[in-house]
Amino acid sequence: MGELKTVFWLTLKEKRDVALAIMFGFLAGLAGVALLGASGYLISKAALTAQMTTLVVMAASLKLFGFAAAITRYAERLFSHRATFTMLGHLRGSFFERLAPLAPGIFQRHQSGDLLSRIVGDVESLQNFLLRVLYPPIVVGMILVATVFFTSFYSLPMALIVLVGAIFVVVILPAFFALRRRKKTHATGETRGEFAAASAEFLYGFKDLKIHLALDQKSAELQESAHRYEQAQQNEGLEENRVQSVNALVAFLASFFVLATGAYFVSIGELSGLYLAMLVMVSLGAFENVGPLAALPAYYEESRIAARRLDEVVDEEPDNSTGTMPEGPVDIQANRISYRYPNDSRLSLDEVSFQLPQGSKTAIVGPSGSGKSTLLQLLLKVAVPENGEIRFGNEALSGMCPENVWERMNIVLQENHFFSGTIESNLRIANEQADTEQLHEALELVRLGHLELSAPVYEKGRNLSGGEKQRLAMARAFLKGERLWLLDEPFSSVDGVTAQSIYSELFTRHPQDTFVIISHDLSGLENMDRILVLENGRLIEQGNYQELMERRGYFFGLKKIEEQVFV
Ligand SMILES: Nc1ncnc2c1ncn2[C@@H]1O[C@H](COP(=O)(O)OP(=O)(O)OP(=O)(O)O)[C@@H](O)[C@H]1O
Repeated sequence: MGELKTVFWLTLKEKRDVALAIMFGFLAGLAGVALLGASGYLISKAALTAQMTTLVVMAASLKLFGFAAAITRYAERLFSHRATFTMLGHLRGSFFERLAPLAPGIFQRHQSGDLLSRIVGDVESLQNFLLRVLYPPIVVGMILVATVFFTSFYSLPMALIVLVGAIFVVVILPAFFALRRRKKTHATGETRGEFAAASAEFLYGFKDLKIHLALDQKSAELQESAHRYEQAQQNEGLEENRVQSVNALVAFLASFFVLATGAYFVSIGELSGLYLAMLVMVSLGAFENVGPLAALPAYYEESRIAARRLDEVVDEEPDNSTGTMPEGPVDIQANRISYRYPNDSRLSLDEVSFQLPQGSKTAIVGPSGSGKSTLLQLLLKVAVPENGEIRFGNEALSGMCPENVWERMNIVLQENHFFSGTIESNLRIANEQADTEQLHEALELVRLGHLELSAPVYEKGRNLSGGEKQRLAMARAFLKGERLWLLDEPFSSVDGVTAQSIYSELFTRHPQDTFVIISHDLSGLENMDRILVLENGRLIEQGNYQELMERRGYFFGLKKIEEQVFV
């Protein structure tokens, strides 16, 4: 039940609707029992005495009970569903509130398909918590207690039989089947998550799979995962049928023993035969309500697992730091920072230290996998160093609010997202207030002045070339207008001449701004104030171009190789 604590309290926020649903559910069940009991009494009365007035009154009350059962059942559905959907609203709200601060690092821990399945599927399956787990046993329990109470006026042994049957269907059987279900390895929610993750991977990688002729293998894996999901659903259905059959059997046995005991007492003259049919019908009517309990064990387990899966997504403590980044083009210091990715044994950054003065232009270079992007993630506070400290100006990054850090930087990442819309709508993401002139200026800067602001952009920028997308991302960074630039290979798909001319215009326009640029390309570094050279997560050299070439170390070697390759 621990996992369901949050859902339980969110449901109780709607206590008025929950209480009304329970009350009307109870009245609806009671009206149904009364309907059957009255019909049993009417039959006996008609058979044993033929008093017209009693028969008319009984027939009228039958109609009344039928009508009351329909109305109260409607009210029960109305309040229980209203409480459920309001609770789902609260749940989504509180889940997203906890998820949003974790967003940049979330894909480190979860596959996108699985995440989507948790956010949509698991939240949806929690709608069953109130409707099928929480209140049905309360309502059924209340109806059965009322039935026991009513029966006890006529015969205590018969009341005792109903009580034993009630304990079985409300307590013992649901608990037994819930425990049995917990032992099953694959819950539907989990297999649904696996299937969603496999489907998302298949769709994302479809082109690559086709090119590498590996579609059949992946498709077989996907089908296998779909089969597991189907199997889990089927097992769930079978289990529900099983519980339903056992419940019906217990209900039938209880009513049968009520009849047998009643018949015995009538035969020895301790119970009037007039009441026998009524008591049997009352028992049948009461146990008729146990139907919804058949699904309880399955829904209880499903809700428990769904709540646990949602908690797993947001169990990380969000960064609640409140410090702010100093304004302007601050200097950046890193003091022996180390970083290891979760579940990775080796360090991706190992005791890296540097100091970048305010207004400096720095390039970070090094072979692929040397830790350049990781360093940028630490500077962005998307990841937090295992050891060491990063400072912007006099402030430690560890105490700063991440949103404030991103707000104060012009950022271009290796991969940038473009939304279905226009060039203008995609630029405005960076600066909602920018006027048309500023938008044109940004496009001119990145040599995309020929593009119309109203030109369409397809989902993920599919109608733009790789270089155009990178330049649009740079235009966004420019529009942001901050004084600190963090750029991760912003022009890896842009020709060298265009890239250099954009950089040189940027540096001329913003001589006071601090730039940190990750680059694979070793050309054009003569203009940089400082070059940091990384290898295997260690900072092995730093200095300006001249200094590094004179040192004839690692950077010099890389430069020579590059020259030999391109000559
Ligand atoms: N999400 C991750 N989880 C685990 N390890 C990772 C993750 N991202 C990167 N790494 C590892 O960390 C090391 C540094 O990666 P990083 O992306 O920082 O290198 P890089 O220098 O930017 O490479 P490239 O120039 O190819 O982009 C690599 O060995 C890489 O395998």
